[in-house]
Amino acid sequence: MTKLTQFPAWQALSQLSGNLPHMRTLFADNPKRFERMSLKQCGLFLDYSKNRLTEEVQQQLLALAQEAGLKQKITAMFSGDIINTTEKRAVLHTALRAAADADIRVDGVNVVPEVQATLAKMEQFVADIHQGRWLGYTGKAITDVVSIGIGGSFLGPKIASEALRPYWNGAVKCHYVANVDATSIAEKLKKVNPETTLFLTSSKSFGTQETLTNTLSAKAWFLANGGTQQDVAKHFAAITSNVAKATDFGIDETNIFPMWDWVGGRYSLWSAIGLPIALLVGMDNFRELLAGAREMDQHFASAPFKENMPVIMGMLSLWYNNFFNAQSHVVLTYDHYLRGLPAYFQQLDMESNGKSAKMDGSAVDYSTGPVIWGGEGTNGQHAYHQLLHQGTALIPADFIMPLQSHNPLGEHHIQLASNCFGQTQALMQGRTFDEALAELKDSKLSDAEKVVIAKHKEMVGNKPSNTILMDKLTPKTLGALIALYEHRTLVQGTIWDINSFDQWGVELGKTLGNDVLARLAAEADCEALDASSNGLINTFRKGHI
Ligand SMILES: O=P(O)(O)OC[C@H]1O[C@](O)(CO)[C@@H](O)[C@@H]1O
Repeated sequence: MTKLTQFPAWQALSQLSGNLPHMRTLFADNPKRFERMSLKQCGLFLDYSKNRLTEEVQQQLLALAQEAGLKQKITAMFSGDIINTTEKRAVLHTALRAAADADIRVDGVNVVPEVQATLAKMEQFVADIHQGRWLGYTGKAITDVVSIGIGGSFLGPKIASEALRPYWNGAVKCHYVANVDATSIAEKLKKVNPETTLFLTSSKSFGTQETLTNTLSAKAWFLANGGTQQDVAKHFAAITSNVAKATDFGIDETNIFPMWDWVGGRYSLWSAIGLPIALLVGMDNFRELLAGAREMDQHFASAPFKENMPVIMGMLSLWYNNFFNAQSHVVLTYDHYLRGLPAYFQQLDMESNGKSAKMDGSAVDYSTGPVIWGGEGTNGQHAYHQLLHQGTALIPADFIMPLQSHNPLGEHHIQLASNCFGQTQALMQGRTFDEALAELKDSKLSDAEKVVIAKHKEMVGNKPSNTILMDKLTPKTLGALIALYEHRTLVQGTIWDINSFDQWGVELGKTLGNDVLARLAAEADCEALDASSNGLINTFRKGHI
């Protein structure tokens, strides 16, 4: 297997990265740059012209994708091949949103019928709740759903629900519990009535400590506030691939929605894990979310790389990560409903590509997944944009903004858009010393002071950004947007020759945490642990510092 850094395209890119014109020059040299480096697909518009990108660089990036076998990996994923090799699993979150008549096989069996049957079960469940047919133990309809889950079993539903707030039909309220910190569930239980509350335990493994502890506490609260053991079936349901553990736990089997091992947690909101979304926005809108993702799947699987949105975005981010030592990538959502999306993309990408072993187990000798972070615009402009503009780190940025607001009000949206576009312009063009000095010409500063201040105001610019627009934030455009980032993650993981679909790195912390828990529970001494862990545990035992 040729090493990534030995590919001809990698070598060419290494050469090119050292002598590129400033983006100001690239724009000046080609008035058609915006038209040439923008793309409209699946209800999304991508402007990638504000990048350190020439025609030759783009050709070499796409050549690198070819040389690294990206086309083969895409085909393998959609075909249900075992590409999650360390867990011997297929990777088929795409099957969750495939057309009802698709034929996608795992171990020779078409999985689409079961996916469709689960969607039908979800539809019935949502209808029963919305139309008041599902009654609690005192005969009242359900008013509140408490969704208990963590990681991919929490963040996807929560962020997508938040993003689709304009589509909530008001039938039920939804509360999310994830952290094992009792405050999380205690604060939610203060808001709900045991007679009209349904608990949804979302856990692919049904073995995650936080989720099990929270579900046990929810059950104890229910039994202590009027419910009885035989009423549990009316107030507890589960989404899991481990039906046996869920039924052992006391969840009625008819209230269990299946998950499959070929769906990774951070890729699972399209499955019954997305029930909270469907309960809030209705099943028709949930199917629209699936439809948007399906369109992006079809685009990703069929479009030539030079017109392929996930490929272009994945390769551009890799360009900065591996050839400009950019250690992080920022996602800036210029829409309040999308304020949680950066955290979702953070989990999606960092739990997928935060790896340092190649597929064959050998160590990588190049950077892999960057830190993904971000937040909502314009708030970030008053927080971390200073560093983006004048810091020493190169941090490529994605700006995401709907053209139409769900809440048109006076000048708000035109100001939001102006800020979004102004920021990408400032990052790209910067401000030269001469420009800064000229701005000071009428100031009362001395000439010497003007020079110093101008140096402080100087900004090199040439800071790359992508801008993603959509007409409006709808279930369909949200589905396409999330699928875009899922596939962007696959693109990068493939080039880096890592497994984007396991997460061995989270196991050790859990194991050591359980060891500490056992020592604390047994009042066992911890002298055998490192002095810090031993000291911290003893301090916890004392209960004061
Ligand atoms: O759905 P489960 O099995 O409770 O796992 C919850 C989360 O924990 C992880 O396994 C590790 O963070 C995630 O991949 C997963 O989404």
